[in-house]
Amino acid sequence: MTVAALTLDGLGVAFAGFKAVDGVSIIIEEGELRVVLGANGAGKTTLMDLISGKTRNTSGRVFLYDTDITHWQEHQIARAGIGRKFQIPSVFRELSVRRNLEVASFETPGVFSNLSLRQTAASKRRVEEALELTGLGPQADRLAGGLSHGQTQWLELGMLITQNPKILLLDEPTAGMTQAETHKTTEILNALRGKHTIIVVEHDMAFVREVARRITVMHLGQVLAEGDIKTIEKDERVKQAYLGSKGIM
Ligand SMILES: Nc1ncnc2c1ncn2[C@@H]1O[C@H](COP(=O)(O)OP(=O)(O)OP(=O)(O)O)[C@@H](O)[C@H]1O
Repeated sequence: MTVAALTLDGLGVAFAGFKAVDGVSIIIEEGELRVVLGANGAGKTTLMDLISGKTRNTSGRVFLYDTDITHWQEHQIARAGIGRKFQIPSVFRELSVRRNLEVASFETPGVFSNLSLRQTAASKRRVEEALELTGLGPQADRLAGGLSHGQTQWLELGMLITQNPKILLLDEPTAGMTQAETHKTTEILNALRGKHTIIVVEHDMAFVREVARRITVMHLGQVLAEGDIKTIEKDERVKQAYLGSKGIM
């Protein structure tokens, strides 16, 4: 039996009357990896902002499993298990890779208290798993500030994973990556598939083809189409929506 991990029910926000997200209804199943596609300005980032509580909605509701989290504060939503990775990484450059993961893995909030806390067995295990998953084991004792762009992105992903989130929101995780780094990122996400529920906003079609089973296409703040990659690529409305942008290729 499938379980809905995240339910968006008619979700929307208007900025001075402009509907950036307009009546979006999506059900994401537990363990699913959902890709959200759309041309520039389609409303993808704003949708992530609404789910994570960064932006307050003006209509609709958001459920995490059976819990209505629509009006929760951003930090409450994060603590309830919705983790978000932004395009710009927020790693501690002057700490080692391992220490970054350790700090992220502690359950007590607050960076300064975390730095002085002793690690539990569970958090140690999560750090080791994150090193393994991201392939950063050989870099564990290096300062995070010395990592490449791709490695920094993987470290931040690893930091999120150590918090064992129920839902992972990833905003263009392959932005600025080389082809090899993009491929490695697909491997990481495929390894996470089924263990976490993941929503990825992404433009890179090579990446989308490698990871996506189900895709939601947004246009002008609304859901334009939903389905597997073949269905989406054939959809005339999707082709139209991408005309004038860099296109779906
Ligand atoms: N705080 C805001 N105030 C006013 N308009 C906003 C605000 N945030 C977003 N918008 C507008 O809402 C629309 C959707 O923006 P959004 O950033 O969500 O699109 P996107 O699909 O993520 O685009 P991109 O792929 O370029 O990141 C855009 O027209 C944008 O200008």
